[in-house]
Amino acid sequence: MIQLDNVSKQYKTANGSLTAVDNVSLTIQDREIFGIIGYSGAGKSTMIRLLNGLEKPTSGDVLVNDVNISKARGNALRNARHHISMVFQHFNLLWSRTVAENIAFPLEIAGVKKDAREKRVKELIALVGLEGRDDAYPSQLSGGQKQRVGIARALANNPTVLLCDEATSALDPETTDAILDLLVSINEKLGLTIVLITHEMHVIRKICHRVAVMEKGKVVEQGNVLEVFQNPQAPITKRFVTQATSTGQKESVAQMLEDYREGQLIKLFFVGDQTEQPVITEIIRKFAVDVNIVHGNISPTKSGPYGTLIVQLTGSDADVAAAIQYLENKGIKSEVISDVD
Ligand SMILES: Nc1ncnc2c1ncn2[C@@H]1O[C@H](COP(=O)(O)OP(=O)(O)OP(=O)(O)O)[C@@H](O)[C@H]1O
Repeated sequence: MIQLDNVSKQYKTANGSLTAVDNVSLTIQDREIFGIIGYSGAGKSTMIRLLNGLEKPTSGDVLVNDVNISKARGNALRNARHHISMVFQHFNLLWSRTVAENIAFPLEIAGVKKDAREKRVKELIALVGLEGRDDAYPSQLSGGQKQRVGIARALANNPTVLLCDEATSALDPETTDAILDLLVSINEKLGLTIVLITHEMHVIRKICHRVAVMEKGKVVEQGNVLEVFQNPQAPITKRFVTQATSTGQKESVAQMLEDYREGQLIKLFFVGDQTEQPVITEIIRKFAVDVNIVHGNISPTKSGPYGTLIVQLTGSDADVAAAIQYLENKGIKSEVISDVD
């Protein structure tokens, strides 16, 4: 388990003191994939450096597997850090070494004998899907393959915690998805805890169980990914959720508001099993309303699907209100849209 208790980190700068992490408390369970999301400067990298002991907090405690990383020194810190490994945005590979030699590097440093090392490297190459590329140099690999080497190297010494620092930010969308799938399969096969930092909600939606949203050093919201998508609280979280779900939505809504001025434009939020219910048919049958579908999408998350549907409801005020109430009674949240934002 990873636990942060009232952790703050201040840096001294030419203009005085800067608070990069501001009184953060978090608990990350074993075997969890936990995402930390925030825009540039939110404090995510500082958080990662606090988690691997590269930085000491100004106040508060960072516990990883029951070891207080913020207080440990010397051998105790080295032992604790042995269980924590990192994957980097720009891979950080050794360019003069082959794939196999890059992966072997942390094993050499740990003093693993040659035979055992070669056996372990073979296993890792198979685990990350790089069979046959053992002798290739990083310059001969695609971005996705380089990150597979980075992941294999990070797993070499059997860590219990894998920290991923924007591990897919340098990759195209398809390669990003393949690397995210690899992280999920590693989490499931090896049972390790993954903490990833990102500025992309897509990454959180696709693989994380829980998420913490950071802004100006503070965690402004945290929770189960599906719940956060369904019911974001902080304005910044709403922006991230919109970013991950709204492709084409703004244009459709703007057009609809312009073209059809009758009735009401309603955004409906579905979650889990509700995404499979025929509620739209039901409200047309039960109430004297017409339903015009403007925009819809369903986004899979690690804990179930989440969907939004924008519809234009026309009919008498009473029927429209009754139809909305009927949906609310079914547990489907709704929001009246009056402008594009
Ligand atoms: N060593 C340092 N000395 C002084 N200020 C720092 C240091 N490291 C980070 N900061 C400042 O702390 C704040 C948080 O930075 P941090 O790198 O943790 O954010 P981030 O969310 O990772 O952003 P980015 O994705 O741009 O790296 C920023 O204002 C940054 O300038």
